[in-house]
Amino acid sequence: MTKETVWIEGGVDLLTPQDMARADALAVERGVSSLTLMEAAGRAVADAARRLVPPGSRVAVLCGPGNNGGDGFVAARYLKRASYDVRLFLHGEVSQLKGDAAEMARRFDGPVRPLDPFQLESLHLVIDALFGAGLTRPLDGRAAEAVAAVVEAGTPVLAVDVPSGLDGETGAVAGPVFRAVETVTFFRAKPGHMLYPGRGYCGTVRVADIGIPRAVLGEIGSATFLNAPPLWREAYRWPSANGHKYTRGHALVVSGPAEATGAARLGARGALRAGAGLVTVASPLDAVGVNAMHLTAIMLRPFEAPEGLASLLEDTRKNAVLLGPGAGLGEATRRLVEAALRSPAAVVLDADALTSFAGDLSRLKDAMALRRAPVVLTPHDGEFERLFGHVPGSRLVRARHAADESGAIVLLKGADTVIAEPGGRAAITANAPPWLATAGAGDVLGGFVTGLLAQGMSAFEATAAAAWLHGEAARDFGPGLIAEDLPDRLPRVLSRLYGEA
Ligand SMILES: NC(=O)C1=CN([C@@H]2O[C@H](COP(=O)(O)OP(=O)(O)OC[C@H]3O[C@@H](n4cnc5c(N)ncnc54)[C@H](O)[C@@H]3O)[C@@H](O)[C@H]2O)[C@@H](O)CC1
Ligand SMILES: [K+]
Repeated sequence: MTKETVWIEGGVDLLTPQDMARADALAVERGVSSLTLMEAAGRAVADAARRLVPPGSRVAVLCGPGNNGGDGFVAARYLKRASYDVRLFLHGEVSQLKGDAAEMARRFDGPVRPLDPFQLESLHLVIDALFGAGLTRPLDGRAAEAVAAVVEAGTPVLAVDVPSGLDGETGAVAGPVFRAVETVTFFRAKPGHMLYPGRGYCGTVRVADIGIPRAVLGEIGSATFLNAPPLWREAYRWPSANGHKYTRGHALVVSGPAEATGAARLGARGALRAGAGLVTVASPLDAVGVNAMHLTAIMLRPFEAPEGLASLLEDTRKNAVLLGPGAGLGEATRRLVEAALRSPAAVVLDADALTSFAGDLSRLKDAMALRRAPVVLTPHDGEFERLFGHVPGSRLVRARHAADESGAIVLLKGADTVIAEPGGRAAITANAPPWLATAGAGDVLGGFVTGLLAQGMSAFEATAAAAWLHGEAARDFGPGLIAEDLPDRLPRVLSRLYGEA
């Protein structure tokens, strides 16, 4: 092997298959030949395969009729040279191959066999180079049979670009699809690698540098990002040596009535751990007693009715409000939301604050209409549907739709939480472990967002950072997590982040 593949880490731009075609074209315009790109892509696949199985292993390379197949021919050539027992199967005819793929087929000096599912037995690895960015319809015929045969044999799969059958733009799976242990993609990952169900089929996603200049990203102007620290690190507000608690904002978390106060306290603790200088729980009169019993570093202020909340918010140092966890459904909550939205504070609406506007989004929009400070809506799927109705498509599509429709930043919760702002910028969160789906975790997330907003972090970045920190705190804790653990794990995550900054 001549050159070693350079793996790209920390690139947060996600490119759709169309964006990738553009990147490819722009690279070619800048003088990089497309054959060189394909050579590097195939070599990266071979390098990844060499990490999975030792020389001498029996490796099947399944090549499709397009450039994904071209990458397969290159990988097969490198692996053959590195003493692997390579068997190449082509879905289609060599004579039908075009352009770079045809050239790479010429450069492969081994037998080309027709794709026959019955030959896919006793293999150590399958390299899936059937279809990548060019997938236009579900797999059928021999390709579908190959998927079934590989699943049946239980052979590990290394996917080239995307597992064949997976839509790289949306993560949708409309028919048979390979389930890979690892996926090697090029230049930048795609939304379909990060969105479910797609993410579940990709295994470990590794991104290879194939020589596309980074500068083409500016020209492509993708608005979809992976939610990771490079996306928001510069907007993060670390405490300064000469700062004090009053320069770190004051978050107000509105408690529900006496029988539902825990959710607000979880949110409040989240806001405090996320670094808000001061946190106050605003409590209905009947809940003051129970809240007082459980709060120490967090302050407590009673309020009565929307007027009471409004007068608490007349103190403009209270610059971020969380409303909804445990709030209860109905007109009383709607009026509290309207009172909060009339204040100059940033407002985070979660849970009952969202569901209270079910079927009446226009009333919520009216209340947001004249405000300048940000509004962040943090629905899970049920709350989303009650507020925005049924929106088809991936979580990315739905969150974008809701952000444009409402004019607010929308954080749509799930295993692949998406944050979208009006105008289309969006981030997909990919670090949440399964045990994060636990009662009260959403209340803490609302608190993290509110705490970061209180510190004056820009709203999209604050919301994205909160979601990432939330996932990271859960990963750091591990299985057995309950919501109470999340705020208290945050310091460990923050010190790592601080160390990197
Ligand atoms: N764009 C780039 O920058 C680079 C792309 N490369 C590779 O090129 C790939 C894209 O190549 P192509 O655009 O040729 O696309 P594919 O190789 O994914 O597919 C090609 C052909 O398959 C047909 N097809 C689509 N779905 C089908 C189905 N379900 N059943 C049967 N036929 C189907 C299409 O009509 C098309 O002719 C990428 O995934 C990547 O692997 C790499 O070589 C490196 C550079
Ligand atoms: K593939």
